[in-house]
Amino acid sequence: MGLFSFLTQEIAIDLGTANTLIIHNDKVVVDEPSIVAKDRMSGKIIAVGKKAMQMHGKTHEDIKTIRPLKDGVIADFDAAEHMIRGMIKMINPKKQLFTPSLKMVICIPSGITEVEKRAVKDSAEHAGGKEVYLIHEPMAAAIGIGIDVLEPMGNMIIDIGGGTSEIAVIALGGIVCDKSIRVAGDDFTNDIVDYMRRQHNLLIGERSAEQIKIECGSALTELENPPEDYAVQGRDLMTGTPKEITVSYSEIAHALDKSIAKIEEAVLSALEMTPPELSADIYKTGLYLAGGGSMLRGLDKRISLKTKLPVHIAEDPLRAVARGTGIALKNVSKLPFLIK
Ligand SMILES: Nc1ncnc2c1ncn2[C@@H]1O[C@H](COP(=O)(O)OP(=O)(O)OP(=O)(O)O)[C@@H](O)[C@H]1O
Repeated sequence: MGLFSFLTQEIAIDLGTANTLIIHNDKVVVDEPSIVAKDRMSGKIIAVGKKAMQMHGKTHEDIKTIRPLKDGVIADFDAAEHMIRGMIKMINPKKQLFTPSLKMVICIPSGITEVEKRAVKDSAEHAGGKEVYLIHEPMAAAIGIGIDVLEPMGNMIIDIGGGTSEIAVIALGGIVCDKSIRVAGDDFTNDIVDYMRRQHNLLIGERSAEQIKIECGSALTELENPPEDYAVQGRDLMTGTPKEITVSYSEIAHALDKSIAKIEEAVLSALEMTPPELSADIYKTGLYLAGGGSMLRGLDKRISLKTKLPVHIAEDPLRAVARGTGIALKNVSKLPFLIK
C-alpha cells in the first residue's frame, strides 16, 4: 500500500435493479437491495438498502420508498445518487479526517443508450467519483465466472438479473454480439403476483411473491428434487379479509412460463447472430448462466433442452458480476474494453 493510498479509495460497483454490491480491497463490503426511503415532506433520504427495504410496501403517506433503477438503468437520478452515496458511506461508517477521492468501476447493461450511460457516470461523479470507468455487465460476469475474455475463443454469457437479461458472445476482449431484453427476475416476481390474483383471487405484495419464487419457484413443471408446497398469505379479493393458500412449484412454473419463453427466444436469437467460428466454440464450451434470476430451479435444464447445449451456472450467480467488476478495477490499465 502506498504512502498516500488513503487519499484514493478504489471501489467496484455492481449497480443493479434489485441489488447493489460494492467491492473494496477484493472483498464484498456492501450487498444491499437497490432501494431508498424518502421523507415526502422534507425530501430527505431516511434509509438506504436493507433498512429501506424493510419499509417497502409498509409505508404511510409521509414516507415513500423508491427503487432508483428500472430495467437496469437509472430511472430516478436524484435517488440513485443518494443511494450510491449512502452505500459508499457504509464502507467507512466512521467519520474520516480526509474524504478519499474515489476511483470506481461500475457495470452497466450492454443494451444501454448513451444518455443512460451518462446518467450512471454523472450519478457516480456526484457521489464523489473522481475517476469513473464503466464496464458492460456480461463482460463483468464473464470475468467473474473466470473466463479469459481476451482469448480468441467465443463464450456465451446469459446474465439474468432483476430488471434485464443480457445475452452476449464474448471473444478477444469484446462483445461480438449481444441481445438485451427487459425481462428478468423481477418479471418472474410480478408474474407470481398476477397469477395469485387471477387464479386464487389473492392479492399479495411484491416481497411475498419474491419469497414464493425463491422458496418454490421453478422453470419446469417437473423437477428431480422438487421443493415442498408453500403457504402464501395475502388479502382475499372477494371478502377483503386475510387468507392463506398453498401453492406448488408446478403451479409457479405455469405462472412463469411466458417470461421464461421470452428469455429462451432471446438466447436463440443471440445464437443465430453468432458468427460460425464462435458458434463452434460455444458448441464445445456451452452456455454460462449468471445473475440472481438464473437461480430459479430448473432454468439451466430448460435452456439446455431448448438449445441442446450444455449450460453451466456460475459458482455464486448473485455475485459473479460484482466479482468481475472487482477484477476489472485491479486491471484498469490492461483492459481495453473499459469505458472512460
Ligand atoms: N434463489 C433465487 N431463485 C430465483 N430468483 C432469485 C433467487 N435469489 C435471487 N433471485 C432474483 O434475482 C434477481 C436479482 O438478481 P441480481 O442481483 O443479479 O440482479 P441485479 O444485478 O440487481 O439486476 P440487473 O442486472 O437487471 O440490474 C431478483 O429478481 C431476485 O428476486
